[in-house]
Amino acid sequence: MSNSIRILGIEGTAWAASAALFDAETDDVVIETDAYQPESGGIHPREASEHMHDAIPDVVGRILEHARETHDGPVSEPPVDAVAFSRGPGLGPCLRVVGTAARALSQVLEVPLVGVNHMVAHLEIGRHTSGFDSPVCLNASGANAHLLAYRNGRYRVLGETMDTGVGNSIDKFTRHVGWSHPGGPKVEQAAKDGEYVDLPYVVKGMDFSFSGIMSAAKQRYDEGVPVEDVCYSLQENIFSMLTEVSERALSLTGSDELVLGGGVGHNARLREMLAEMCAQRGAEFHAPEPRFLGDNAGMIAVLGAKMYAAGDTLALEESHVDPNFRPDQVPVTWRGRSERSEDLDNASGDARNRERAAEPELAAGRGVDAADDSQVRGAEALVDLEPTGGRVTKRRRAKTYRHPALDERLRKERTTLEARLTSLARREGVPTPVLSDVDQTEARLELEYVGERDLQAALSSDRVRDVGRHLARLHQAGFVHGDPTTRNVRVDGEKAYLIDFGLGYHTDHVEDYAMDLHVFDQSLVGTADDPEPLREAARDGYRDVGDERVLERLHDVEGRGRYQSDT
Ligand SMILES: C[C@@H](O)[C@H](NC(=O)OP(=O)(O)OC[C@H]1O[C@@H](n2cnc3c(N)ncnc32)[C@H](O)[C@@H]1O)C(=O)O
Ligand SMILES: Nc1ncnc2c1ncn2[C@@H]1O[C@H](COP(=O)(O)OP(=O)(O)OP(=O)(O)O)[C@@H](O)[C@H]1O
Ligand SMILES: [Fe+2]
Repeated sequence: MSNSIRILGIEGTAWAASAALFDAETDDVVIETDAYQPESGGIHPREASEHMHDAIPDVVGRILEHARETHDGPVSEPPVDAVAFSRGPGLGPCLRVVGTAARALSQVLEVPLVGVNHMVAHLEIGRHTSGFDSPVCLNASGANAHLLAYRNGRYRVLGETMDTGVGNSIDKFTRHVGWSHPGGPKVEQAAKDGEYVDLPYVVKGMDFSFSGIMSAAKQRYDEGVPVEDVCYSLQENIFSMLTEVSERALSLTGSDELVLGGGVGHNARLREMLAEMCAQRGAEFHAPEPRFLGDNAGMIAVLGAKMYAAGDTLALEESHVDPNFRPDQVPVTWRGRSERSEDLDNASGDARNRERAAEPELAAGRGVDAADDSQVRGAEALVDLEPTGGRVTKRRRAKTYRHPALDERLRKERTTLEARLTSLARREGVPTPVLSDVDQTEARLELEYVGERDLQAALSSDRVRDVGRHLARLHQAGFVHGDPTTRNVRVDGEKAYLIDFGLGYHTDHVEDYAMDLHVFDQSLVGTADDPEPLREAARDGYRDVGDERVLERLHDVEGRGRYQSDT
């Protein structure tokens, strides 16, 4: 990026009417923000857009004045090189105000317009301030919650909320108890005096859901459980869920860098958990300084500068806003060739997670060699492999980032479920390892060693089709695998074994079956260079055995823009 670039950024997707100047030469970011504060309840889209209408001209005016004062060139030249604005996702009425302001300004100044995806900006600001090359990003914001990682020219959504965003979920709880918006900081404060009470915990592969835990939290409060205990436990469970899926994403992609973005990133407990998880697996963690976490125009200006330098500007007639703009829709034009060649690589990731990672054949992605004894660290467990003895010992070790009571509950539950569902699946004709021992209190399983390598290191349409059939068989028998990724399938010639049933459960809901298939689909997208034929093969396999309605629902799940307004 040329060092002399100066960009004026505008943000206004929901509550923050914000403008910023980014100067690439000095790396200075100056931000002016005027926050919308609802008088009661949550964010009202109409009120919020009225706020944008009133406040955007002011904040932009102040930044423009600052840009003029600090401009070196002749007065006849524009004081910035381009105007960048948030195109979405966000509330339609707010986005339209911002879009109109940005277009007008670019015309008056006679500089190009840059259209920024707000979620990608939450990620890129962390990459910018950390200097990390290819991190996994956890976006923990109000209206969203998802995990992103770069692969082949796009930010892929590895996992996301299946219902509301994380901040909005917390804000709904605080509305229920009568606290003013935004609720997140108040929950953090109250949690300091709380004790742990049991609440639901829902992760599905790298996806997660907040609706169950939120209704349970409201119910506990209504039953008279002290509000500080509910707040404390809400934080413990929700943030453990986010930390767990982040660890799974690091494990799956092989990345050893994690960045945090979004307003909930202000929360010290969330940051503490993520830092501890990363430290334990030898990964680096970065949270940008507070002013870059919640919505702000600084992140829009910084990404705007990268896009501008790459020639990624917008013609006026193409500059419409998009309330459902997903991060994976954005062609990533600003990451140079050298960065692209260091794409997240499934093979090297696999290798990094193995404690004998120095061996060159692993770096080449051969997976676990049948002739070798070794230890593998998955996202959850430590697995001792004895291929010669035909045996595997899997231990779910304590995760110190989560509350001991929750940790013990999850490890026990998952060990029991893994034992039960592994056997049930085999009875349904799905190849799985034979179980030889279970120790619930130690959270330890002894299983048969199966396959020659992970599917991730040996992707083929035939094998993936087989996995599609296997999943359909489980669903027909009334349960889901829960985490069917390319690393939880072992292959041997053309035979595919399913392993790691710890996140499985019994269910007769089409939605759950579709989600199971969706998790597999996402892992294909996240790990294969050319995922399309494989995705097709998975569906074909499922169709051979399973219920067409599940595939129809999968289509809905995929098409669902998960941005939900707060009203
Ligand atoms: C699309 C865009 O408009 C949206 N923006 C957004 O949601 O604002 P953001 O600034 O990223 O996050 C606000 C949320 O962040 C929560 N929050 C702020 N401080 C918090 C804290 N200390 N602990 C927990 N939550 C906190 C608030 O309660 C609120 O729900 C988004 O990025 O999803
Ligand atoms: N029965 C088995 N036979 C052969 N290899 C196995 C077996 N069980 C596990 N492995 C190997 O160990 C790795 C980790 O195992 P597993 O997925 O059960 O652990 P985990 O911690 O739950 O992992 P994650 O949550 O990352 O999927 C697998 O990807 C596979 O390579
Ligand atoms: Fe945001």
